[in-house]
Amino acid sequence: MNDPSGAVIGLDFDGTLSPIVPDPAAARIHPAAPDILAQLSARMSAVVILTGRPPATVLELGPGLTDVPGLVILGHYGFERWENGRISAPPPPAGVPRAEAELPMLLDALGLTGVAVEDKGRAVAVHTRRSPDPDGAFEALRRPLAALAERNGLVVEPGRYVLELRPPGMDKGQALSLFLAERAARSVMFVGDDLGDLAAFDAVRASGLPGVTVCSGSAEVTELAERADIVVDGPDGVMALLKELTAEVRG
Ligand SMILES: O=P(O)(O)OC[C@H]1O[C@H](O[C@H]2O[C@H](CO)[C@@H](O)[C@H](O)[C@H]2O)[C@H](O)[C@@H](O)[C@@H]1O
Repeated sequence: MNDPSGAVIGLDFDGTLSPIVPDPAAARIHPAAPDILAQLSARMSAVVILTGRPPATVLELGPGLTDVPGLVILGHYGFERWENGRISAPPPPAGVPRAEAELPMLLDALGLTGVAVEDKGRAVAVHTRRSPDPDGAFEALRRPLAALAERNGLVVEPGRYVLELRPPGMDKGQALSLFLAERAARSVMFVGDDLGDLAAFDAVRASGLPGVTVCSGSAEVTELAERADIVVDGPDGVMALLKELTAEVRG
């Protein structure tokens, strides 16, 4: 890499920095990640985590992240920002608690078992990974959740065995574009694993900067691999790639 001090490295959290596990609350950052990110952050323009999780949750699941100098976490697809120990966010949308209140009845009516609801504050996620039929439950939920989201001024963000009801008006692509402009980036790399990361891939292309898109590959999501410049094998592969990058920029 010729000009690391102008480079922005954007990373998704779940499935990229943190291996996928059945229970979202049990996820933990890859043990190698905080140290590698600290090394990159010292040499690059910025390292930014772009995630559907709230930044506060990312810090709980990735305790070493507070030691990464200059790290920025853009959570809730860019609505919330953590930087220098502080979180900034607009007021939470009123539609989320209303939609969440309707969920138990909706799940009952569909006769679904093992479906878990994750209250994320400014969004609510419905997970089917631990249901007896994860794909069937996911498909059965698509339309009723789309209707529930619409009634409450929300949109549905589909992911790996998860359908999230969240406010419209921001996505990882917009968040990344704004961040690149803010930092006057001269190059960009983005690493992701899920459908919500496609918008960030588009933002890399639209930026007109020298850019690389990386897919943290899995059997669960194929669309991203088809659109990526580089495909690596899950979070272990991401760590190996980032380690190579640190060696390269150390010279
Ligand atoms: O943008 P991300 O950082 O990738 O967050 C997307 C969603 O990730 C989480 O769910 C995913 O990871 C869980 C833990 O490994 C897994 O159990 C689940 O099946 C995955 O979809 C998180 O729970 C969601 O809130 C995020 O929106």
